[in-house]
Order: sequence, then structure tokens, then C-alpha cells
Amino acid sequence: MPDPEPDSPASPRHDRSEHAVAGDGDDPSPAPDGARLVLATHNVGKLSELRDMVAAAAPELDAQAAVVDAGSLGLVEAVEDGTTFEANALIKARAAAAASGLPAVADDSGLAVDVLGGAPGIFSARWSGTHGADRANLKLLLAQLGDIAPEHRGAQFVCAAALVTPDGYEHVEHGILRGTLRTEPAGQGGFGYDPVLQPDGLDLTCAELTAEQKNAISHRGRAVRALMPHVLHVLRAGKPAEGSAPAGPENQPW
Ligand SMILES: O=c1nc[nH]c2c1ncn2[C@H]1C[C@H](O)[C@@H](COP(=O)(O)OP(=O)(O)OP(=O)(O)O)O1
Ligand SMILES: [Mg+2]
Repeated sequence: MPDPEPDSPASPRHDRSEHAVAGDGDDPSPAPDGARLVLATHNVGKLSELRDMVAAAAPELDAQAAVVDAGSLGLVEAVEDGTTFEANALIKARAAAAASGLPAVADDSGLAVDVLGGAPGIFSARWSGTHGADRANLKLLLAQLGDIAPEHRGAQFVCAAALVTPDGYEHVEHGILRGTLRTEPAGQGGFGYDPVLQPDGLDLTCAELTAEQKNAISHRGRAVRALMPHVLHVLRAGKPAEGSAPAGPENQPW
């Protein structure tokens, strides 16, 4: 059956051709030798950012071998039926940890527009009716805001980043990036709504920033940087300290 999504050929999110997706979710590929952490996303834009963030936070970790993603393990996409970013991030991380046997990091994120009362919010990925149709989502949003003046176009990207281990440790961190919505898309970088969000204090949209510039200020960058000490603790010690922030750098082998 052809892919029904109207903008799928140009949308990196939909480039799943390299990854076989398991049909029933019961039969994921075994994690390869050396795998230590799974990034529980099927969105290639997010995945690239998450990989960079993990590599930056853990230079001693051989990210190439140790960090795998949900698509390459053949994990099916979890049903995101939570009503908050946090709930959906936990749903995705729990599913990936259970299916892979590895600690899993998931992100649930979206755009919250002030004048829309925080919408599209958790519905950002399917705002136009088709999950992950980035260009259609963005086009619909711009049409909805067509008559809204610049001073009322405030919005923010929101991210909940969750770490879940197979033995049940869970931790969530949050991040936001505030800005203003342009009336026309600008820039080729990033993904999703990046071409229309201009972060406060900048004259560029997120799609006009380098990946490094975006990660330094983004909702995802903030949430994942806050989560990384917990991730590192889990990877180093095998188990996190119950209810407490992990200690600083430890001299333990990977
Ligand atoms: O930095 C960002 N720059 C632009 N747009 C963004 C960003 N971060 C999230 N977004 C938008 C894209 C998508 O419309 C929705 C995420 O939806 P969300 O369910 O979290 O992700 P997804 O379904 O694409 O992949 P997955 O669930 O496999 O991680 O918010
Ligand atoms: Mg999703």
C-alpha cells in the first residue's frame, strides 16, 4: 500500500526504508553487541539531535556502538495515548526498554501556541490529521494564525525527556524554548515546526540555526542535558541511586 502521507517523500521523519519495522511488536531484533542505550524515537530529526546530545554529554561512550535507535531494533511505534508530554515520553521509553532490554530515552515534544491555548501541544505531530506530516502540519498552523498580529504570535517548543530502565527506574526532565511564530517558513535545517519558530532574542528561525546552535538553546537540549546525569549514572553503575540525583563523574569503566 502506498504511503498515504502527503509530504512523506521530502519529510525526513518518514524515511524508514532502512529499517524493517516489526509487524506485531513482539519480535524486535536483538540489541547488537555493545549496545547500552536505546533512543526511543522514530523521528530522524529528533534522533540526530539526541545522538549529538548524548555524544556531547558522554564523550567517553562509544556512541556509535553503544547508542541504538528504535527503528534499527525494529521496535514498533508505541501508541501515544497519554494526555501530557511527560506521559507520552514515559509510554515510549517504557515500551522501548521492555522490548530491547536496554535503558531507553524517549522524547515527547511539540509546539504550544499562546493564542491557541497551548495547542497543538501533544497533538503537534498529527495536527493536520496525518501523523508526522510536517509540512501539512506547519501549513495548517500558519493558516489558522493568518490574521494574528506579530505581537500575539508567542509560542514555545516543549519537551519531556524520559529515561526508563528495564528494571523499572524512571526519570523525566522538561525543557522549553520560547519564541514567536513567523508568518512564512524560513530556513532548511531542523524538522517539524522549526522554519516558523523564531526563538526570543534571535532574528533567525530554528531552521536557520546550525544543529549545534539549536541544541544549545532548544527545549530538547535543555531537557536532555538535565536527563544525562541520570543516564550516565545508569550506564556506569547499572542501577541509579533511588530518588536522588546521580553523583558526579565516576571513575568506572563503560
Ligand atoms: O525541535 C523541534 N523542532 C520543530 N518541531 C518540533 C521539535 N520538537 C518537536 N517538534 C514537533 C514535531 C512533531 O510535530 C511533534 C513531535 O511529536 P512526537 O510525538 O514527540 O514525535 P514524533 O511522533 O515525531 O516521533 P517519536 O514519537 O517517534 O519520537 O512536535
Ligand atoms: Mg510521536
